[in-house]
Amino acid sequence: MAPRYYTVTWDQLHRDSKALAWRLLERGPYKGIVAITRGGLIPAAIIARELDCRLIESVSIVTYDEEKRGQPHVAKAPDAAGDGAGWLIVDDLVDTGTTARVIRALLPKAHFATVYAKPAGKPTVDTFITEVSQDTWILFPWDTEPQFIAPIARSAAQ
Ligand SMILES: O=P(O)(O)OC[C@H]1O[C@H](OP(=O)(O)OP(=O)(O)O)[C@H](O)[C@@H]1O
Ligand SMILES: O=c1[nH]c(=O)c2nc[nH]c2[nH]1
Ligand SMILES: [Mg+2]
Repeated sequence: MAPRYYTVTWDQLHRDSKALAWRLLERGPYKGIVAITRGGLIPAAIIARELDCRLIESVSIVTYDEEKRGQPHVAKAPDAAGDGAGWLIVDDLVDTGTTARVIRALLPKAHFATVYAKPAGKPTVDTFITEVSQDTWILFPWDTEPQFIAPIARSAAQ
């Protein structure tokens, strides 16, 4: 079956990240935020602004070996966050849950939040905003750009 796409615009990402911040507010305050690079950086910035949090740490998990999915390895550890107690981890999405499981092992006491979640990864997240089906590929605004699309009448005729 052809993959479905769920296109997220900058406006929508801002709105969904703010909705996540509202949900996270009642669980705070947080000592700081750990952003999972790279996809978590922009949601983390929006959430940090809304929660008035200025201490930001990052963690980098690399799961691809060239173009193949390989063993995840930690390219940058979140050293400032200790065991995660009182910290909030932010990523753009959870898909298979592979990244989340590595982060959870590093920061077992942190609260883990993503803006979007797919069913396989959902159990690894504490808080998220929007669920999409497992066969949906989320298109983020930093990976896309607007382009000309032929009128429906012309493309339907082909
Ligand atoms: O639940 P999973 O199957 O692990 O997938 C989710 C992860 O995949 C993407 O990151 P990616 O590793 O592509 O790197 P990037 O954030 O640098 O784009 C996304 O930003 C999540 O971090
Ligand atoms: O841009 C992306 N969209 C997705 O749906 C996804 N799943 C894993 N990694 C992903 N990256
Ligand atoms: Mg990522």
